[in-house]
Amino acid sequence: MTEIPAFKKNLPTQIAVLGGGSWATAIIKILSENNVKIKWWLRRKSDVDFIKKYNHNPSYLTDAPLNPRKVRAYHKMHDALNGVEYVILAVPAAFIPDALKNLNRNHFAGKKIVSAIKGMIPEENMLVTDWMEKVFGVPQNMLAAIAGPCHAEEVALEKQSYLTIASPNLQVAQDYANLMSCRYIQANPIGDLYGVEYCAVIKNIIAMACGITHGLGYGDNFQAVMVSNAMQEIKRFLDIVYPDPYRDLHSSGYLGDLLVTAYSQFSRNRTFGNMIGRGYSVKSAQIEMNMVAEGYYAVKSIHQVNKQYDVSMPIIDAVYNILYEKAIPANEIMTLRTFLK
Ligand SMILES: NC(=O)C1=CN([C@@H]2O[C@H](COP(=O)(O)OP(=O)(O)OC[C@H]3O[C@@H](n4cnc5c(N)ncnc54)[C@H](OP(=O)(O)O)[C@@H]3O)[C@@H](O)[C@H]2O)C=CC1
Ligand SMILES: O=C(CO)COP(=O)(O)O
Repeated sequence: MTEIPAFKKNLPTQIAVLGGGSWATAIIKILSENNVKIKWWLRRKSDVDFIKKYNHNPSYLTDAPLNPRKVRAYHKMHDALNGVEYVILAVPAAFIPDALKNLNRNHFAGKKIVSAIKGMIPEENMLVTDWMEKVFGVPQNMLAAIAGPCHAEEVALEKQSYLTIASPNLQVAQDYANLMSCRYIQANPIGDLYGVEYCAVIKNIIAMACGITHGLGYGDNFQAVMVSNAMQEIKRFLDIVYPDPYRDLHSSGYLGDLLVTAYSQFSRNRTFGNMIGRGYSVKSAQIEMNMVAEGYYAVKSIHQVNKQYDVSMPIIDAVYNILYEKAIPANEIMTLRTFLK
C-alpha cells in the first residue's frame, strides 16, 4: 500500500537543518512559520544546551526567538537526520567535509537535500551539490540550492524578501519553495541548479572586490561600473561552464543576489573586502569579523576551475592576486581599471 504523504495527513513536515550560524538561524525562523518539525544540528554542545534552555541562538541573530514546539536542537548529526524527509545544509562550504565526515550514504538516502551554502568545497573546487552527489551518492533530482538576495539580519527583522530555489527536479524546487514561503518571504522555483550556485559563489567574490575598492577610497561611480562588468564576467563564465539558453541573469536569483551583497551594510564579503582595502591583513580581517566570508575561499576555487576554461575574469583575478599572491590592493585595482568599461 502506498504511504500517504505527511502534508496530506496535515502532519508537520520533518526537516533537518545543519549549521549553527546566522543563515541557519534565519532559515529556522522562516520554516517555523509553517507546519514543520525542525531538527537543528549545531556543532557546539554548549549552544545546543543553551537553545534548549532559552530558545534562541546565543551567538547569531540572538534576538530571534525560536519556537520550542517546532524546533529541537541536536549535537549529534545522525540524530538530527533520523526520520526527516528534507535536509538543509547551512555550514560554510570550507567546513562541510569535516562536519559531515562521520556520515555515509544511508544518512541521506531518499532525502531531498538543499544547499543554502554560497561557497565551494576547497581543495576539490566543487559546488556543494556536486560534492553531495560525488561523496554521498545523492542523485541530482534530489538536490537543490537556495539563492536570491536575502540577508539573515533582514529575515530576523521580517523585512519582505525573495528567495530562489533551484533544482533540476522542479517538484523538489517547488516543495522547498512551499516550505520557505511565509508572510515576509516569497520563494520561487527554477531549474538552473549549477547556474544559480555558481552565480552565488562568484557574487561573493565581486562583493569583496567592491569592499576592497571602497576601502581604498573609490566611490559609487566606480563601484557601479565594477558591478556592471562583474555581471558580464559571470555571464562569460556560466556560458562556457554551464550554458543554459533559458537562464535569465537579470532575475533576482542572480543579479539581485549580486546587488545585495555588493551594496548591503550586512554583507560579510563586502565588509571583509573593505578591511583589506583599508590595509588589514587577511588574518586580522578574519579575526575582526568573527563571521565567515565565503568569497575568501571561493576565489581560490574559481581561479583554479577557470584554469581549465580560461574565461576572461579580471575582477576575480584581481581579488585572487590580492588575497593569495600578496599583491598590493591599490596597485592591483589600478591594473583592473584598464579592463573595465
Ligand atoms: N548570513 C547570511 O545572510 C547568508 C548566508 N548564506 C550562506 O550560508 C552559509 C553559512 O553562513 P552563515 O550562517 O552566514 O555563517 P556565519 O558567519 O553567521 O556563522 C559561521 C558558522 O560557521 C561555523 N564555523 C566556523 N568555523 C567553523 C569550523 N572550523 N568548523 C565548522 N563550523 C565552523 C560557526 O560555528 P561556531 O559558531 O560554532 O563557530 C557558525 O555556525 C554560507 O555559505 C553563506 O554564504 C547565504 C545566504 C545568506
Ligand atoms: O548571500 C548573501 C545575501 O544574499 C549573504 O552575503 P554575505 O555572506 O556577504 O553576507
